[in-house]
Amino acid sequence: MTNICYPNKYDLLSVEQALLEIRKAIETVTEQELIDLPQALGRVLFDTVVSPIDIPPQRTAAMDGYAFAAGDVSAGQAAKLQVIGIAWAGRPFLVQQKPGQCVRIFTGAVVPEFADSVIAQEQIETDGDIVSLPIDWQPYKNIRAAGSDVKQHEELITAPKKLTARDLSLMAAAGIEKISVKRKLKIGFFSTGDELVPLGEPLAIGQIYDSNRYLLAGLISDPNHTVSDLGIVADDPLKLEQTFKNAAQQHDAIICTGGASVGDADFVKQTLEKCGQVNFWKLAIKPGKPLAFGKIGSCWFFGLPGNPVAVLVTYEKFVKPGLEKLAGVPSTQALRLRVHCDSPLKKSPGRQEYQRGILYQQAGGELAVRLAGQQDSHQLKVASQSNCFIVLDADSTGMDAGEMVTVEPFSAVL
Ligand SMILES: Nc1nc2c(c(=O)[nH]1)N[C@H]1C(S)=C(S)[C@@H](COP(=O)(O)OP(=O)(O)OC[C@H]3O[C@@H](n4cnc5c(N)ncnc54)[C@H](O)[C@@H]3O)O[C@H]1N2
Ligand code: MOO
Repeated sequence: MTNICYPNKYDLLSVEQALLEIRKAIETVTEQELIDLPQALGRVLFDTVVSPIDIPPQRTAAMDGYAFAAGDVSAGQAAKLQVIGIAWAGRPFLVQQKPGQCVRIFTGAVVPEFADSVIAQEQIETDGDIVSLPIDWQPYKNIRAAGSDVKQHEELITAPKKLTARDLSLMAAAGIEKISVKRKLKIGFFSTGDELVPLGEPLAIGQIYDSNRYLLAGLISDPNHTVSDLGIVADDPLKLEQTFKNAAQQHDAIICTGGASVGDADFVKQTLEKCGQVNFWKLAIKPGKPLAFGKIGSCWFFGLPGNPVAVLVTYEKFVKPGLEKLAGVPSTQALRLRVHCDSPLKKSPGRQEYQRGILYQQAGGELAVRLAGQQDSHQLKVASQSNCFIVLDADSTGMDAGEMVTVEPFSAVL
């Protein structure tokens, strides 16, 4: 056990302290791999990418119309120009022009060297191969300069970054086929509990279906993770020890649920102590108090509480940032909003609470929140209906309806 102190008056580690400890303890993997661009969505860029070319590579038209030299026409006068050819996207027009001539051009086509202006076809009149410009024609319009998006040798994307579809398209525009990314994390997860039954089997009295593994599988799913479902492990110290040791040898991180508390069948913390180290255990958070964080050999360990909603909260608040640090994803911060709450909120002082809420838009456009339902940590239906956490500080003693509260919408990050 490392010597983390619990300075909180409730003898529990605060959410902030626990998060700091996780971020401090976990070091990012150093290995990289070279992958094809289409496989890179959501992966963590290892090396900063520089553009080998100008984007766009040449001057191109921004409108379907006619390309001409502004010097051929006097400002403030209507003019007639002769069309001598067509510039298509992908098929440039390379013939020399004489004064008074122009080229039919389409969006994306290279603008012929002589031209410095493109006029949209809606603005002109044609008669055979003669184009009439209006009196209010404007010079130097509708041309995109070479490199007007990105210059050759300019930094495209700075590492590390979790790559988005926008990033992939940017690199594709630069012709980049392969990129180096952080290697994937190997993550194992399992449920503990004698009462648990996998799907497909009938329930005997006292048994319940193992819902946590389905929650965890969904939460862990990420392009940077290779995930193994290690099933259900009984509340048996020997079986737990065996599972912990085997799983730790094959994974960068293991996550289990249940058996983290103080009951006579709760063996997770003591098994972790036996096989490795416990960095911290009890947290000032509700739901989610008995969370064991530590290490077995080189494998990080998160022992989450058994109650399903406690799994949801502790995954989001602690496991996700921990795995992000391990994978090298720049740390994200949940978006926090201050909104009116329609419901009264009950709370005892002591733990920071993440109540399940429904954030919605009022008729006037303002955001507001209401409780999604009862707040016991076994209530999965309420969690399923919710779309945000209502965050209440450890010292809060609850709120009346109509007061301002802090909410964290699910999946919205800064
Ligand atoms: N005397 C105390 N009792 C409890 C405390 C405490 O501080 N003192 N803490 C409570 C809190 S808070 C929580 S949360 C739970 C967590 O306990 P465990 O991590 O030991 O979890 P279990 O006892 O194994 O299970 C709790 C609950 O969740 C159900 N469960 C477990 N695994 C699954 C699963 N895979 N799928 C669905 N449901 C699952 C289990 O059947 C229990 O009902 O401890 C409190 N007790
Ligand atoms: O973590 Mo527990 O779910 O607070 O009851």
